[in-house]
Amino acid sequence: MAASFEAELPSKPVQEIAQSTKEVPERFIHKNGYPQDIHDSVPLMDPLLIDLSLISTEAELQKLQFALTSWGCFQVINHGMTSSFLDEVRHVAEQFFALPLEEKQKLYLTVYPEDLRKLNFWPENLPRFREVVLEYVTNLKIMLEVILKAIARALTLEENCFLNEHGEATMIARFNFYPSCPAPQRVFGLKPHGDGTTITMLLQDKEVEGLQVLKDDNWFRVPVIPHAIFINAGDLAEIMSNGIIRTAVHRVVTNSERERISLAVFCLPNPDAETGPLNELINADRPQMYKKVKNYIELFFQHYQLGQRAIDVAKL
Ligand SMILES: O=C(O)CCC(=O)C(=O)O
Ligand SMILES: [Fe+2]
Repeated sequence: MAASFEAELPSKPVQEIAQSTKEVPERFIHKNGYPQDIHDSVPLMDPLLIDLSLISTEAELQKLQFALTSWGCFQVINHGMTSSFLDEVRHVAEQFFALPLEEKQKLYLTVYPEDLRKLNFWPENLPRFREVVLEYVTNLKIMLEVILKAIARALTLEENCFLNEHGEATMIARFNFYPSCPAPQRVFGLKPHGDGTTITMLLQDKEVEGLQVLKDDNWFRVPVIPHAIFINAGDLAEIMSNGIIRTAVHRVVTNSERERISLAVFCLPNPDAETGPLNELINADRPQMYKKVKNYIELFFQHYQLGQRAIDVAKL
Protein backbone atom coordinates (compact mmCIF):
# COMPACT_ATOMS: atom_id res chain seq x y z
CA MET A 1 0.00 0.00 0.00
CA ALA A 2 3.01 2.29 0.15
CA ALA A 3 3.32 4.72 -2.71
CA SER A 4 5.83 3.24 -5.10
CA PHE A 5 7.55 4.84 -8.11
CA GLU A 6 5.43 7.45 -9.85
CA ALA A 7 3.65 5.17 -12.28
CA GLU A 8 2.11 3.31 -9.40
CA LEU A 9 0.86 6.22 -7.34
CA PRO A 10 -2.80 5.86 -6.50
CA SER A 11 -4.92 8.94 -7.16
CA LYS A 12 -4.83 9.85 -3.49
CA PRO A 13 -1.78 8.97 -1.40
CA VAL A 14 -2.37 6.14 1.00
CA GLN A 15 -1.29 8.24 3.95
CA GLU A 16 -4.20 10.64 3.25
CA ILE A 17 -6.67 7.79 2.78
CA ALA A 18 -5.66 6.24 6.07
CA GLN A 19 -6.17 9.55 7.82
CA SER A 20 -9.66 10.06 6.39
CA THR A 21 -11.27 6.62 6.74
CA LYS A 22 -11.09 3.34 8.58
CA GLU A 23 -12.59 1.47 5.60
CA VAL A 24 -10.03 -0.12 3.31
CA PRO A 25 -10.76 0.81 -0.32
CA GLU A 26 -11.47 -2.22 -2.48
CA ARG A 27 -8.38 -1.76 -4.69
CA PHE A 28 -6.07 -2.39 -1.74
CA ILE A 29 -7.61 -5.76 -0.88
CA HIS A 30 -5.34 -8.46 -2.14
CA LYS A 31 -7.22 -10.75 -4.52
CA ASN A 32 -5.10 -13.88 -4.58
CA GLY A 33 -5.80 -15.54 -1.28
CA TYR A 34 -3.80 -13.44 1.11
CA PRO A 35 -3.01 -15.79 3.99
CA GLN A 36 -4.68 -15.04 7.31
CA ASP A 37 -1.66 -15.97 9.32
CA ILE A 38 0.83 -13.51 7.89
CA HIS A 39 2.27 -12.38 11.17
CA ASP A 40 2.34 -15.01 13.85
CA SER A 41 3.22 -18.12 11.96
CA VAL A 42 5.91 -16.58 9.76
CA PRO A 43 9.30 -17.51 11.22
CA LEU A 44 12.02 -14.99 11.82
CA MET A 45 14.98 -15.41 9.48
CA ASP A 46 18.58 -15.53 10.59
CA PRO A 47 19.82 -11.91 10.51
CA LEU A 48 22.66 -12.79 8.10
CA LEU A 49 24.88 -10.07 9.52
CA ILE A 50 27.88 -8.99 7.50
CA ASP A 51 30.48 -6.94 9.33
CA LEU A 52 31.76 -4.39 6.80
CA SER A 53 34.82 -3.66 8.90
CA LEU A 54 35.89 -7.29 8.38
CA ILE A 55 34.77 -7.59 4.80
CA SER A 56 38.16 -8.54 3.42
CA THR A 57 38.43 -11.57 5.66
CA GLU A 58 37.75 -15.03 4.33
CA ALA A 59 35.15 -15.72 7.03
CA GLU A 60 33.06 -12.67 6.17
CA LEU A 61 33.30 -13.32 2.43
CA GLN A 62 32.03 -16.85 3.00
CA LYS A 63 29.05 -15.56 4.95
CA LEU A 64 28.39 -13.12 2.14
CA GLN A 65 28.58 -15.86 -0.44
CA PHE A 66 26.07 -17.94 1.50
CA ALA A 67 23.72 -14.98 1.95
CA LEU A 68 23.83 -14.04 -1.74
CA THR A 69 23.36 -17.50 -3.16
CA SER A 70 20.77 -18.84 -0.76
CA TRP A 71 18.79 -15.77 0.35
CA GLY A 72 19.72 -12.86 -1.93
CA CYS A 73 19.89 -10.56 1.07
CA PHE A 74 21.85 -9.72 4.21
CA GLN A 75 22.25 -6.94 6.77
CA VAL A 76 25.43 -4.88 7.11
CA ILE A 77 26.81 -3.65 10.40
CA ASN A 78 29.93 -1.63 11.21
CA HIS A 79 29.32 0.36 8.05
CA GLY A 80 30.74 3.53 9.53
CA MET A 81 27.45 5.32 10.25
CA THR A 82 26.59 5.79 13.90
CA SER A 83 23.26 4.74 15.37
CA SER A 84 22.48 8.33 16.24
CA PHE A 85 23.06 9.39 12.63
CA LEU A 86 20.71 6.62 11.40
CA ASP A 87 18.13 7.87 13.89
CA GLU A 88 18.51 11.32 12.44
CA VAL A 89 17.82 9.93 8.95
CA ARG A 90 14.68 8.26 10.34
CA HIS A 91 13.74 11.50 12.01
CA VAL A 92 13.86 13.54 8.79
CA ALA A 93 11.82 10.79 7.11
CA GLU A 94 9.17 11.16 9.81
CA GLN A 95 9.20 14.92 9.43
CA PHE A 96 8.86 14.50 5.70
CA PHE A 97 5.68 12.46 6.09
CA ALA A 98 4.25 15.10 8.37
CA LEU A 99 4.48 17.72 5.60
CA PRO A 100 1.48 19.01 3.67
CA LEU A 101 0.55 16.94 0.65
CA GLU A 102 1.86 19.29 -2.09
CA GLU A 103 5.40 19.05 -0.77
CA LYS A 104 5.35 15.25 -0.64
CA GLN A 105 3.90 14.79 -4.09
CA LYS A 106 6.95 16.43 -5.56
CA LEU A 107 9.24 13.87 -4.07
CA TYR A 108 11.00 11.04 -5.83
CA LEU A 109 14.67 11.60 -5.34
CA THR A 110 17.39 10.72 -7.79
CA VAL A 111 20.49 11.19 -5.68
CA TYR A 112 23.17 9.93 -8.12
CA PRO A 113 24.45 10.88 -10.62
CA GLU A 114 24.75 14.24 -8.94
CA ASP A 115 23.79 16.25 -12.02
CA LEU A 116 20.37 14.57 -11.98
CA ARG A 117 19.65 15.71 -8.41
CA LYS A 118 16.79 18.12 -8.73
CA LEU A 119 17.39 19.85 -5.45
CA ASN A 120 14.69 22.41 -6.19
CA PHE A 121 12.13 19.60 -5.79
CA TRP A 122 13.41 18.56 -2.39
CA PRO A 123 11.31 19.66 0.56
CA GLU A 124 12.30 23.17 1.50
CA ASN A 125 10.59 23.52 4.82
CA LEU A 126 12.60 20.89 6.63
CA PRO A 127 15.82 22.51 7.77
CA ARG A 128 17.95 19.37 8.10
CA PHE A 129 16.39 17.27 5.34
CA ARG A 130 18.86 17.98 2.52
CA GLU A 131 21.91 17.86 4.67
CA VAL A 132 21.02 14.60 6.38
CA VAL A 133 19.79 12.82 3.26
CA LEU A 134 22.84 13.95 1.28
CA GLU A 135 25.20 12.78 3.99
CA TYR A 136 23.36 9.47 4.16
CA VAL A 137 23.48 8.82 0.41
CA THR A 138 27.13 9.90 0.21
CA ASN A 139 27.87 7.14 2.69
CA LEU A 140 25.74 4.67 0.74
CA LYS A 141 27.54 5.50 -2.50
CA ILE A 142 30.83 4.52 -0.90
CA MET A 143 29.20 1.45 0.63
CA LEU A 144 27.87 0.41 -2.79
CA GLU A 145 31.42 0.18 -4.13
CA VAL A 146 32.61 -1.72 -1.09
CA ILE A 147 29.72 -4.15 -1.43
CA LEU A 148 30.10 -4.65 -5.19
CA LYS A 149 33.78 -5.43 -4.68
CA ALA A 150 32.97 -7.80 -1.83
CA ILE A 151 30.33 -9.55 -3.95
CA ALA A 152 32.94 -10.16 -6.64
CA ARG A 153 35.38 -11.56 -4.11
CA ALA A 154 32.70 -13.66 -2.45
CA LEU A 155 32.14 -15.31 -5.85
CA THR A 156 35.95 -15.73 -6.15
CA LEU A 157 36.22 -13.21 -8.97
CA GLU A 158 38.55 -10.28 -9.54
CA GLU A 159 37.26 -7.56 -7.23
CA ASN A 160 36.40 -4.93 -9.84
CA CYS A 161 34.39 -7.07 -12.23
CA PHE A 162 30.92 -6.26 -10.85
CA LEU A 163 31.86 -2.64 -10.39
CA ASN A 164 33.07 -2.36 -14.01
CA GLU A 165 29.96 -4.04 -15.41
CA HIS A 166 27.84 -1.76 -13.26
CA GLY A 167 29.46 1.48 -14.45
CA GLU A 168 28.37 4.78 -12.97
CA ALA A 169 25.64 4.13 -10.46
CA THR A 170 22.21 5.65 -10.53
CA MET A 171 20.81 5.83 -7.01
CA ILE A 172 17.21 6.67 -6.25
CA ALA A 173 15.89 7.25 -2.75
CA ARG A 174 12.31 6.50 -1.85
CA PHE A 175 10.65 7.10 1.47
CA ASN A 176 7.99 4.49 2.28
CA PHE A 177 5.15 5.14 4.67
CA TYR A 178 2.84 2.33 5.76
CA PRO A 179 -0.10 3.51 7.86
CA SER A 180 -1.47 1.15 10.48
CA CYS A 181 -4.13 -0.81 8.68
CA PRO A 182 -7.55 -1.93 9.92
CA ALA A 183 -7.40 -5.13 7.84
CA PRO A 184 -3.78 -6.36 7.97
CA GLN A 185 -4.80 -9.91 7.06
CA ARG A 186 -6.06 -8.71 3.72
CA VAL A 187 -3.81 -5.78 2.79
CA PHE A 188 -0.15 -5.78 1.86
CA GLY A 189 2.09 -2.81 2.57
CA LEU A 190 3.90 -3.81 -0.61
CA LYS A 191 2.91 -6.88 -2.62
CA PRO A 192 5.53 -9.59 -3.24
CA HIS A 193 8.17 -8.34 -5.67
CA GLY A 194 11.84 -8.49 -6.55
CA ASP A 195 13.52 -5.11 -7.05
CA GLY A 196 14.69 -4.00 -10.51
CA THR A 197 18.02 -2.99 -9.03
CA THR A 198 21.52 -4.34 -8.64
CA ILE A 199 21.11 -3.98 -4.92
CA THR A 200 18.70 -2.04 -2.73
CA MET A 201 19.84 -0.56 0.58
CA LEU A 202 17.07 -0.28 3.11
CA LEU A 203 16.92 1.59 6.38
CA GLN A 204 14.14 -0.12 8.26
CA ASP A 205 11.88 1.37 10.87
CA LYS A 206 13.64 1.14 14.19
CA GLU A 207 10.78 -0.58 15.99
CA VAL A 208 8.10 -1.80 13.63
CA GLU A 209 8.66 -5.02 11.70
CA GLY A 210 6.96 -5.63 8.38
CA LEU A 211 9.44 -6.80 5.77
CA GLN A 212 9.41 -10.48 4.80
CA VAL A 213 11.59 -12.44 2.38
CA LEU A 214 10.74 -15.51 0.33
CA LYS A 215 13.11 -18.47 0.41
CA ASP A 216 12.29 -21.82 -1.19
CA ASP A 217 8.59 -20.92 -1.31
CA ASN A 218 8.43 -20.00 2.39
CA TRP A 219 8.15 -16.52 3.86
CA PHE A 220 10.44 -15.31 6.64
CA ARG A 221 10.27 -12.15 8.74
CA VAL A 222 13.30 -9.89 8.47
CA PRO A 223 14.47 -8.97 11.97
CA VAL A 224 14.67 -5.30 12.87
CA ILE A 225 18.27 -4.47 13.72
CA PRO A 226 18.26 -0.72 14.34
CA HIS A 227 21.92 -0.07 13.54
CA ALA A 228 22.05 -2.30 10.43
CA ILE A 229 21.27 -1.58 6.79
CA PHE A 230 19.32 -4.32 5.03
CA ILE A 231 20.67 -5.11 1.56
CA ASN A 232 18.72 -7.09 -0.98
CA ALA A 233 19.96 -8.26 -4.35
CA GLY A 234 17.74 -7.25 -7.26
CA ASP A 235 17.21 -8.63 -10.76
CA LEU A 236 20.36 -6.98 -12.13
CA ALA A 237 22.57 -8.78 -9.61
CA GLU A 238 20.94 -12.02 -10.71
CA ILE A 239 21.57 -11.14 -14.37
CA MET A 240 25.19 -10.00 -13.86
CA SER A 241 25.99 -13.10 -11.82
CA ASN A 242 24.41 -15.31 -14.49
CA GLY A 243 21.94 -16.63 -11.94
CA ILE A 244 24.36 -17.39 -9.10
CA ILE A 245 22.90 -14.61 -6.98
CA ARG A 246 19.16 -14.92 -6.52
CA THR A 247 16.93 -11.86 -6.43
CA ALA A 248 15.36 -11.70 -2.98
CA VAL A 249 11.59 -11.68 -3.49
CA HIS A 250 10.10 -9.71 -0.61
CA ARG A 251 6.86 -8.16 0.61
CA VAL A 252 5.77 -5.80 3.34
CA VAL A 253 2.88 -6.68 5.62
CA THR A 254 0.84 -4.17 7.57
CA ASN A 255 -0.36 -4.24 11.14
CA SER A 256 -3.33 -2.71 12.89
CA GLU A 257 -1.35 -1.06 15.67
CA ARG A 258 1.45 1.02 14.31
CA GLU A 259 2.57 2.87 11.24
CA ARG A 260 5.93 2.07 9.74
CA ILE A 261 8.50 4.11 7.83
CA SER A 262 11.43 2.93 5.75
CA LEU A 263 13.92 4.51 3.37
CA ALA A 264 14.91 2.47 0.34
CA VAL A 265 17.85 3.48 -1.85
CA PHE A 266 17.75 1.71 -5.20
CA CYS A 267 21.14 1.20 -6.89
CA LEU A 268 21.12 0.72 -10.65
CA PRO A 269 23.67 0.69 -13.45
CA ASN A 270 23.81 3.52 -15.95
CA PRO A 271 20.52 3.12 -17.87
CA ASP A 272 22.18 3.84 -21.22
CA ALA A 273 24.75 1.07 -20.89
CA GLU A 274 24.17 -2.60 -21.56
CA THR A 275 24.34 -4.85 -18.53
CA GLY A 276 24.67 -8.59 -18.84
CA PRO A 277 26.09 -11.73 -17.29
CA LEU A 278 29.80 -11.45 -16.50
CA ASN A 279 31.96 -13.40 -18.94
CA GLU A 280 33.79 -14.89 -15.95
CA LEU A 281 30.54 -16.60 -14.92
CA ILE A 282 29.68 -18.10 -18.30
CA ASN A 283 31.16 -21.49 -19.11
CA ALA A 284 30.27 -24.94 -20.41
CA ASP A 285 28.65 -25.94 -17.12
CA ARG A 286 26.83 -22.66 -16.77
CA PRO A 287 25.87 -21.29 -20.19
CA GLN A 288 24.67 -17.72 -20.46
CA MET A 289 21.21 -17.62 -18.84
CA TYR A 290 20.19 -14.00 -19.43
CA LYS A 291 20.26 -11.51 -22.29
CA LYS A 292 22.04 -8.22 -21.94
CA VAL A 293 19.60 -5.55 -20.85
CA LYS A 294 19.49 -1.78 -21.19
CA ASN A 295 17.34 0.66 -19.22
CA TYR A 296 16.08 -2.27 -17.20
CA ILE A 297 14.04 -0.12 -14.83
CA GLU A 298 11.64 0.75 -17.64
CA LEU A 299 11.14 -2.92 -18.50
CA PHE A 300 10.76 -3.59 -14.80
CA PHE A 301 7.89 -1.17 -14.30
CA GLN A 302 6.07 -2.21 -17.45
CA HIS A 303 5.94 -5.72 -16.03
CA TYR A 304 5.34 -4.69 -12.44
CA GLN A 305 2.11 -3.00 -13.49
CA LEU A 306 0.92 -6.27 -15.01
CA GLY A 307 1.89 -8.32 -11.97
CA GLN A 308 4.71 -9.97 -13.95
CA ARG A 309 8.45 -10.16 -13.48
CA ALA A 310 10.78 -8.47 -15.96
CA ILE A 311 13.54 -10.97 -15.20
CA ASP A 312 11.48 -13.65 -16.96
CA VAL A 313 11.80 -11.66 -20.19
CA ALA A 314 15.55 -11.34 -19.72
CA LYS A 315 15.97 -15.11 -19.41
CA LEU A 316 17.36 -16.93 -22.45
O1 LIG B 1 9.71 -0.96 3.42
C1 LIG B 1 10.34 -2.00 3.30
O2 LIG B 1 10.68 -2.67 4.26
C2 LIG B 1 10.67 -2.54 1.92
C3 LIG B 1 10.53 -1.55 0.82
C4 LIG B 1 10.68 -2.17 -0.53
O3 LIG B 1 10.68 -3.35 -0.72
C5 LIG B 1 10.81 -1.28 -1.71
O4 LIG B 1 10.69 -0.05 -1.54
O5 LIG B 1 11.01 -1.81 -2.83
FE1 LIG C 1 11.47 -3.81 -2.69
